[in-house]
Amino acid sequence: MTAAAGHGGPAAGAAGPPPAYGPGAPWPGASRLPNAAARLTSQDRVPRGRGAAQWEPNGMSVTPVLDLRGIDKSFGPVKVLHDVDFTARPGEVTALVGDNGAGKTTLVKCIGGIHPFDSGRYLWDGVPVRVDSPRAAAALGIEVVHQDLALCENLDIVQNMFLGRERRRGPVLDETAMEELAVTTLSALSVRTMKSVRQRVSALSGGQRQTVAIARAVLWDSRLVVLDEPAAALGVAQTQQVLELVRRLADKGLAVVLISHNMNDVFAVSDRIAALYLGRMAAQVSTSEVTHTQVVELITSGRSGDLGLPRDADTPPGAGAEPARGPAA
Ligand SMILES: Nc1ncnc2c1ncn2[C@@H]1O[C@H](COP(=O)(O)OP(=O)(O)OP(=O)(O)O)[C@@H](O)[C@H]1O
Repeated sequence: MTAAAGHGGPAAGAAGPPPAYGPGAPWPGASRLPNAAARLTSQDRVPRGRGAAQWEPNGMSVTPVLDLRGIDKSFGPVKVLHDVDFTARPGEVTALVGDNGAGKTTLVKCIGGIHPFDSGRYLWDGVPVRVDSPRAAAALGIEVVHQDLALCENLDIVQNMFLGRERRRGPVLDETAMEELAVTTLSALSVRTMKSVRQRVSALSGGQRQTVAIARAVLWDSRLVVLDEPAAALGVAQTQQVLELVRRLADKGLAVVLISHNMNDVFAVSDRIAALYLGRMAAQVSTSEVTHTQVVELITSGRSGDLGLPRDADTPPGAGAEPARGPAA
């Protein structure tokens, strides 16, 4: 079965309810999203850019789905995250940037329940929660797409998308239901580059693999998807496709966190930029309000003009993660 052929919903922008699948359709998990903005099709949303996506059509500010406050994390004597605040909102791409060793992956692992943090608050829809395992994160609707993608080469796209969470009808796998849901999900994300969902992953390009990993992440009632350098190993055309897919995720109401070292990608797709510097959140700003140069300065020195950490931040310039000052909380 092809991934997209033969699944045209109503024409984009047509009156009436959004199509069940095809461009403009919510993906299968979207019905769980509580926020009205989350259920809008991309045609309904305020056009992105200059901070527009942080507002719902009724003019109300979108509440962060994820709100981290004062997160500290040490590995033994090495303190990696210092008093980090971080938010992610539905309908927005938040780029998480920072130099090598700044703490991006560590922060993402705290978000995904892989690393317990030492102190700080983890708010989900404004409510304090405990996320102490990947299972707990998944239960909230958090999916992390790591750089290695964790796909099985010898399995096909459907098998990979449902790996470990297979659908069953009685004692047997419900291949038809899984295949249909895989097709629907890819189609709802306007993915048309896959010939068949029964292709083995070993036969896919880097961009197609990334697409499968992202589609797998949104299959499970996801509300927040974290993408760790999704375009790191891709060429120009495939990078463009993946960035468009990243944008579509947000336009369908997901909160998306994008780790990237590539400023062009960051500015092409993000609504906000969170810059980590030596384990501290230097600034979290609207993309429309900063320049490339300012973001590079935030990454390399922790401040730019009025933006960023105060000069007397107690982090030695040029240092990597600094030693913790006391026992982990
Ligand atoms: N499990 C660990 N044990 C000890 N130190 C760690 C561990 N994981 C990360 N670190 C340290 O934490 C610091 C931040 O690492 P992290 O991988 O979070 O940075 P990053 O911003 O993702 O970097 P990069 O862009 O290079 O991937 C580094 O100094 C790293 O050596």
